[in-house]
Amino acid sequence: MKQTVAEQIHDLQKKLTEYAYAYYVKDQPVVDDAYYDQLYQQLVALETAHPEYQTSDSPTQRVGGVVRKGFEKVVHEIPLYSLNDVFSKAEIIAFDQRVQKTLGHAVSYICELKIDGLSISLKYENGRLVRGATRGDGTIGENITDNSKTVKSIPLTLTEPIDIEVRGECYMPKASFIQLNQKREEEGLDIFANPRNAAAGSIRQLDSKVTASRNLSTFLYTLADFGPLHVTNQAEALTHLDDLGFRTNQERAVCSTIDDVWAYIESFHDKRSQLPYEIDGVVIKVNDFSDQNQLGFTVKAPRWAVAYKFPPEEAQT
Ligand SMILES: NC(=O)c1cc2c(N)ncc(C(N)=O)c2s1
Repeated sequence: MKQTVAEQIHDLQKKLTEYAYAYYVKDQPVVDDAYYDQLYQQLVALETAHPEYQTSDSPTQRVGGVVRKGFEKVVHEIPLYSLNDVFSKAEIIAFDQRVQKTLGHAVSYICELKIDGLSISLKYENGRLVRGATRGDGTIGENITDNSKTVKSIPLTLTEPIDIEVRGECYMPKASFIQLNQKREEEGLDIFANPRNAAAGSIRQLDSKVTASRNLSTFLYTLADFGPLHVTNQAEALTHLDDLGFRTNQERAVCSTIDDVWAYIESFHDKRSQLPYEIDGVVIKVNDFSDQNQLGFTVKAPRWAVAYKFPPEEAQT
């Protein structure tokens, strides 16, 4: 039976969304670029001829096209917190002592790489992306929804039709940073000092077509508003983020002792230069959420987490 136009379009949208998810979120391409591009052009032609079937979450909507005069302000109902920085094993041991003293028992920690990008917050209603925002000062950020939709690893639609808000880091891979600066140098433009600045400058572009061209990526790591999800610890929260279709960093590890935390830090101090993205340290969090709630926050930072900062990487000569 020949497919109707609507069925052809829906089928292509579904296939291309799955292929893009495999490529941009899982880093495991399932088709080659030529085949993806061929299907993509077919979908563009069909949606152009039949705009009534073009959906806002179609893969063709990732190209940007909105040019703004400025960014609206966004109030973060759940503020984005900062982290207390530590620089030595002694400070990490002191952190663990404080945690155990407050709780009266030992805890497991989860270690996550501290991505050198910029924090973003993504809000979903009924499983659809409704708002992307920069961290700003943690309470007031900028609305970057148009630009967020061009970041291929940010899902436009979740695997569940739920209301949630998640936070993470938007970053530019090292290879994309090098390519972008080479191009800018050839065009006589100023180059970016580092991938973090390049990511910030790209996600805060007034022309979303430019954002779309910058190959930004994300790692999500915080469930701010859990919505209907029942989660008891950070490791589970990250698994939920994976299941919902988000890109999370797979290098995370649950550590039952501070010695294991330190071993994780030392292992990544050596691996850091091989990673395809820049990190500036390791975030250490008490894993269990009831322990986190008992520990609470100081004025600006959680008592249940610290950021171990690596010394600045030697400039790549
Ligand atoms: N300022 C913050 O709270 C954080 C900043 C970052 C960062 N740059 N990268 C990773 C994490 C994480 N996995 O928790 C956090 S948390």
